[in-house]
Amino acid sequence: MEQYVIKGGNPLVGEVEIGGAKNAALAILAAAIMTDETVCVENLPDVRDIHVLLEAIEQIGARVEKISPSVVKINGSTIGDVSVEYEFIKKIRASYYLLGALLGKYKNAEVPLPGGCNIGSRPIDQHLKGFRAMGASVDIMHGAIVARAEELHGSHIFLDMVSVGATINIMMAASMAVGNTIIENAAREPHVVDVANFLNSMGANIKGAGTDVIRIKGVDKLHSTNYSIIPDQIEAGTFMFAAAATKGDIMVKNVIPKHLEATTAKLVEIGCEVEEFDDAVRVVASKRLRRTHVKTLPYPGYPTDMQPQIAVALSLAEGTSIVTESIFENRFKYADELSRMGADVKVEGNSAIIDGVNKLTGARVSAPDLRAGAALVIAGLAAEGITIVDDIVYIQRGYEHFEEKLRNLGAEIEKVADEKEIQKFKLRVG
Ligand SMILES: CC(=O)N[C@H]1[C@@H](OP(=O)(O)OP(=O)(O)OC[C@H]2O[C@@H](n3ccc(=O)[nH]c3=O)[C@H](O)[C@@H]2O)O[C@H](CO)[C@@H](O)[C@@H]1O
Ligand SMILES: C=C(OP(=O)(O)O)C(=O)O
Repeated sequence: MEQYVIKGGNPLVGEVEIGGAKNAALAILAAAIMTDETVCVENLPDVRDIHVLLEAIEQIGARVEKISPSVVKINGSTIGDVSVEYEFIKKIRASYYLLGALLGKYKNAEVPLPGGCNIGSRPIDQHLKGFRAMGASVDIMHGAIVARAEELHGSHIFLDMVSVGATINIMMAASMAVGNTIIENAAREPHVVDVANFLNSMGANIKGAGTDVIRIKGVDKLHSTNYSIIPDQIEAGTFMFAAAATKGDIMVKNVIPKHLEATTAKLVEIGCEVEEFDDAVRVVASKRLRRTHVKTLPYPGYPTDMQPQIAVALSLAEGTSIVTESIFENRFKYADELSRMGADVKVEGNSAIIDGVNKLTGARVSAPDLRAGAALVIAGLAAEGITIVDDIVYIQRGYEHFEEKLRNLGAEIEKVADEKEIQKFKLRVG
């Protein structure tokens, strides 16, 4: 099992180039099979979740041609099987997008219940409610969702809660339904807009993405496209908080600053300087961070996927901060790990109460999920001494070349495979 070993204490300084948005890319790759023509997707992040989804797409018979680590061509004309194997699906959450894509195109799909990070119970009732409203029969059989329809027809769907996954899945199926669909209380995340733009570039007719009412006019056929995915606002935000926690100065390049506004606002509140450019943001942290409160919310609120990262910065801030998680019920699993590094974090219900300490000290910790894992790496970079982060397979789900990008900013971090390599690292860094 691979681990990260980190010698903390260096302010991170320099430039980092952000990759494509994982959570947009996963939906877009699934949607790419909805035409029989060849689709070219660019600016893909080189991360494990993408590799797993591409394997699943190949397994159902589509042709996948990797042009480079960030560019792929997909042709869905050879799909012979609408049932996806559990082997691929258990590893990722976004496998559920194959349901909307296959149901939209073939009116027939069989996809095992999804995996992904264990950050809450994560039901998908709203996805299924949407498919049923469009005329599909949906059953759970032997651990898989089986959805079939004679014909999918447009419908007026009210989501009970703001769900990124349900909004995108319904949007995909409705793109090839007969008639008009309206999704009310839709998610407004940038990746919802990106998927709508992608589908529209294939000939779909979707209006209103980015607002809470999305209108979709079904079309008979979708066609080929060439599409470049938006930058990953969560990867960008993670580096922004790495600058804050290590008292660094990082130019985060290839971003859409508008997508980062909630993160930027919090960084300014806690005492960082943030300078915005057309496609970059610079974060400078020169003094002790200040306390704040933060509550996760659907976009444009503060993202739940950035919650552990701000908590690490606040664990080093002056005063008491409260971090409230309102989307997922199990997203504080990093708290005990962070406490092992000297942080003062108490979890009460859906809030973490953080009393800032003067310093963190390196320890052996374990990544409980993707974003919490990245946050523990930031903690290690800010801490005095050596930190070992176990279970980095979670981090590899969503951060491309994480250790290389951090090393370019002056971090002392290495990916190691065993104790011998940890000892070697310790000898080298002294
Ligand atoms: C692959 C992907 O893109 N994952 C992201 C996606 O997850 P995901 O699409 O799973 O998250 P949702 O936006 O759907 O979930 C929001 C809330 O709604 C609840 N809910 C959702 C659907 C449903 O049918 N029933 C239901 O009760 C969830 O349990 C959660 O409490 O959006 C989350 C919220 O921004 C992010 O943290 C994840 O990184
Ligand atoms: C929770 C995440 O991913 P997933 O929904 O795929 O588990 C994430 O990207 O932070």
